[in-house]
Amino acid sequence: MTTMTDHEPQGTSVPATDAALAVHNLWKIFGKGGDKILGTPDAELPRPELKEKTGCVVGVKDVSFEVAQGEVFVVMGLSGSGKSTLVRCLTRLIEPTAGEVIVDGEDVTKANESRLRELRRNHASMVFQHFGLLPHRQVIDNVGYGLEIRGVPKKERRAKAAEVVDLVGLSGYEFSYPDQLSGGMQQRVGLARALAGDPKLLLFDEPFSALDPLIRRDMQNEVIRLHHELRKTMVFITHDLAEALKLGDRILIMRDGEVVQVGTPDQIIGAPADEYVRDFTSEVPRSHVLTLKWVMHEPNGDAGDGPVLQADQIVKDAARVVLDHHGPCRVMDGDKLVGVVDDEDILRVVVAEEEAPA
Ligand SMILES: Nc1ncnc2c1ncn2[C@@H]1O[C@H](COP(=O)(O)OP(=O)(O)OP(=O)(O)O)[C@@H](O)[C@H]1O
Repeated sequence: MTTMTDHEPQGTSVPATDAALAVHNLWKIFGKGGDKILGTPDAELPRPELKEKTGCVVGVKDVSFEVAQGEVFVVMGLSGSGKSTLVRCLTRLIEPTAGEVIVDGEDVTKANESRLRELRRNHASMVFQHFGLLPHRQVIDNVGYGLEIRGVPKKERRAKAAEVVDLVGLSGYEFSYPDQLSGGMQQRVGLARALAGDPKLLLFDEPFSALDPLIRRDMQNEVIRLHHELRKTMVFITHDLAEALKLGDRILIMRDGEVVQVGTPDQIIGAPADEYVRDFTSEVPRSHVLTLKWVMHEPNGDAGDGPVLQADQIVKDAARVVLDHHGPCRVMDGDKLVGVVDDEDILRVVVAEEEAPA
């Protein structure tokens, strides 16, 4: 029996008009004379060879992607893959060697110093792993710091700061100092500080990596909640695949500075671009990520009048209905029949999980 995964499109780009962020052919080559390497065969050398030959390191190599308004876009890769360099190039905390970064229609790489400061304050706020809170300021004034720099009057910035402090669940701690707060709470202050300026784009550079697993989970849920509430466009950097799958509408996987794959979580798990992606996604429970469109089969005249399920339902969530119904269930995309799914389709996914390497 053939499944219907072969025709699955990869979600690599969004219509240009919808893009909150568009990155085109971005390069960062660290080291003296890095810009001279661009466009030469040396740029294609593996990292160790290039380093040996020129002393330069390619941090980001010809990366292009687009992020839609309101999307949570995760950049995922192992240590050294170039994630931090990439996210820092977006606001030129690291100066790119070449390429375009378009935020809300404006090319950040062309901005002068004062415009760049404005873009960082008003358009793209960053949440870092190390919170960078000012130790002698209370929570409320840490959160309002960016507004203060912008010249917002005290009363107004305190009101705005109080609003976002409440939003991130820190009401009651407005007048605490950072060292009186746990790591998770400090990261909430970092989040509130990023939100205070009402930026269009929120950039997260491994914000939860230093937190305990349980607090980390809480913070991930907090990001999901805030996203539902505010619908801000987010770019989230992580080396943790589970975090990427939990948060990302789409995930970009990097290796050695390059893009290996861009796709929705189910595309990454269902159709890994190469052995590298297949390898590190191999332990993910597929039924928790794949949707029915990955496991259904062609109707072949057996659509019947069984229960109706939607193609974008996660297999795990649909499994009970399918297993309880003796016979095929119809899979719809809206009101169009696109396939059928039966016990065997569901069990094949679950058995594959059982057989995955431990
Ligand atoms: N200032 C620098 N000078 C030279 N090489 C650098 C510099 N910063 C980063 N690199 C190199 O660029 C590559 C990408 O590094 P980057 O920190 O972006 O990776 P990463 O995926 O964020 O890793 P990690 O999760 O460990 O932070 C690495 O080989 C790194 O050694």
